[in-house]
Amino acid sequence: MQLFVNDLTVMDFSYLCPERGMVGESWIVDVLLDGTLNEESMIQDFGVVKKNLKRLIDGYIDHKLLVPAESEQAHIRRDEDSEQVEVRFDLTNDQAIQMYCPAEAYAFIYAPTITMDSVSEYLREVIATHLPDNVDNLTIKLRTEVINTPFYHYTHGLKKHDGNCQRIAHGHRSRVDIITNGNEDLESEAYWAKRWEDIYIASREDQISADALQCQHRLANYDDHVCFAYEAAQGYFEIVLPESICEIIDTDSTVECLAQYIYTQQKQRLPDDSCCVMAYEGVGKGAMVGD
Ligand SMILES: Nc1nc2c(c(=O)[nH]1)N=C([C@H](O)[C@H](O)COP(=O)(O)OP(=O)(O)OP(=O)(O)O)CN2
Repeated sequence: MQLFVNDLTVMDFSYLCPERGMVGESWIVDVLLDGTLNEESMIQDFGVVKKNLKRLIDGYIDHKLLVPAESEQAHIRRDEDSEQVEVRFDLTNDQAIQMYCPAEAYAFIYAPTITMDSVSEYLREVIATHLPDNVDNLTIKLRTEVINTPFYHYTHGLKKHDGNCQRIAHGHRSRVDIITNGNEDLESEAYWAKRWEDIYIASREDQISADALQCQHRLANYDDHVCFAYEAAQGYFEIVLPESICEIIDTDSTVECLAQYIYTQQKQRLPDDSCCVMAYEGVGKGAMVGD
């Protein structure tokens, strides 16, 4: 017999890809448990399934950077005297992404690439030991939200957040709704989807020079790269990326700030028109600003 729970949780994370760089994602999780009935005549109480599996899935993936640990592009070094981990990931265009962060900011997936298959297999393996004896098998199905309008993938970190959003590289796959003069503005939505296709959104106040980096191994050169760092409650976070995949803004990157940023830029693009922006942060939530 099988028990299913759809929409168990949404995993908001980013992953490293040789071609796309850093990709923000929001994957919806459905689960299927194979088992026999327990003394309550259940495979497992839905309340327990939802609470436990969501906690485990969130703990292993949510708000982390997923590194394909078997990729030739990934170079991983752990500090011997601290919990910091350094990751350099070589991109196909001879540029690189470099991070120096607390270990808990990463999930190392032992696969050559990050795909729904490699992530669901990873989750199945790590969660298997937490299942009750009457459950024989767990299937984790991952899917993206169906969005019929333009959307983007972004990565960011919220250093002031007291939860896991402080991690410098977690992300979202997000739709953006733009209403111009009372009508859906597909052209503007497509403009933002293109501009933020696979973007890292950084705050200007976090920018540092390459000389100030704390990671031990240096790139051959930092031309065309930008560096950001901050200290947050979970520790010290540092990231280096090609400038071409960054948008540097003057504020934090909460979804409220991003809605305001898009709105302000839209007023410059279309000064004579009324405008309303609904910026999403992953699935089903976001911020709205308009006139
Ligand atoms: N008002 C706001 N609240 C939060 C923002 C924000 O921009 N404005 N941002 C975040 C984080 O960036 C985070 O990535 C959001 O993740 P979310 O999945 O919603 O947070 P949780 O994991 O706590 O929620 P789940 O229901 O477990 O998915 C946080 N808040």
